Amino acid sequence: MINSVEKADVLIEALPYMQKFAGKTIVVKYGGNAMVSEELKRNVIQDIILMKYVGMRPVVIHGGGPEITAMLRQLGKETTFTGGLRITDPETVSVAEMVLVGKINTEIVTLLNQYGGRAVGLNGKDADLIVAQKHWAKVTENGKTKEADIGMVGDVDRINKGILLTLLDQGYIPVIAPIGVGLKGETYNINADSVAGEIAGALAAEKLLLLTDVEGIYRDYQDKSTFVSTLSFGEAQEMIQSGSIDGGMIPKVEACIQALKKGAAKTHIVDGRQPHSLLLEIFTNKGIGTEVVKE
Ligand SMILES: Nc1ncnc2c1ncn2[C@@H]1O[C@H](COP(=O)(O)OP(=O)(O)O)[C@@H](O)[C@H]1O
Ligand SMILES: CC(=O)N[C@@H](CCC(=O)OP(=O)(O)O)C(=O)O
Repeated sequence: MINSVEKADVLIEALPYMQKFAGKTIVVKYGGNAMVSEELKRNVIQDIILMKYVGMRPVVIHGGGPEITAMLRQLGKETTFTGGLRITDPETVSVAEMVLVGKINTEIVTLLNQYGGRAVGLNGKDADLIVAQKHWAKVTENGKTKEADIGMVGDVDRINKGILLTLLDQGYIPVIAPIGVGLKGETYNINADSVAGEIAGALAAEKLLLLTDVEGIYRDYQDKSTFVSTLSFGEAQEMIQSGSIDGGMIPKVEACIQALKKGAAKTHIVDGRQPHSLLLEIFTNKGIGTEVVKE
């Protein structure tokens, strides 16, 4: 048990970070496995509310890959990923929209509001927030790389940040589902990490925090002693090419790179299985997870 002096020390350790981040935009990507446990979900919600009450401007982007997969399975449909992205036929995009917008977004909004936030749910169609275009996947066969059609998967073309700034200025917490809209009104399924990266860049966020189900990045995913606390663009790109960063970690690292290129100040990949990992990253001297940096 920690005594009262130690408790006060913990608060005092947080003071410089509260001062540093007051008024700053913090983009949190919440998804995957940190979303599956009810207790972890409550922890994440409390952390976001605390950030808000000490004066930060949190923006939440959520995923929900495991829930989309579960719903597709209930409907008797198997699903496949390539390079961390779900191959998305027309039926899959409707299920993704239904689960992300209709279920997960409203759940997160309700929870945040129960804990005292003023959260507003959005998806890319609201005020044309996320304008998208078709994504062409790159696949390598026999040493040759070619483009592959993976259906209604989108790349972010443009973020119309006006609606976010309006909400943030009025004290609301925007909660965004990663569904994009095409120029002809078509629906795109976009990886939530990519959306978070683009939004963090567009808002010139102070931090992008991507929650995941590992401690951070490993040089060799099989060997936990190879944990990397800071990773540069160059190293990240090499590791993607060599295959040592693989699967769902690829869009996360690419999201960090994109956010930094477009104007975000700092990007971190953080373990969402650890209770209150968001607070530990923001408010303590040590920080946790892997930071992706330009140099
Ligand atoms: N070099 C690496 N370091 C850490 N994790 C990696 C690495 N390469 C691939 N991964 C995988 O990426 C996964 C995280 O991506 P994903 O499952 O999409 O996360 P989430 O569901 O939390 O959004 C990890 O569980 C791990 O299996
Ligand atoms: C194109 C693509 O892969 N879209 C994702 C969108 C949800 C997501 O990214 O959820 P997580 O963050 O929980 O993985 C999907 O269909 O699963």
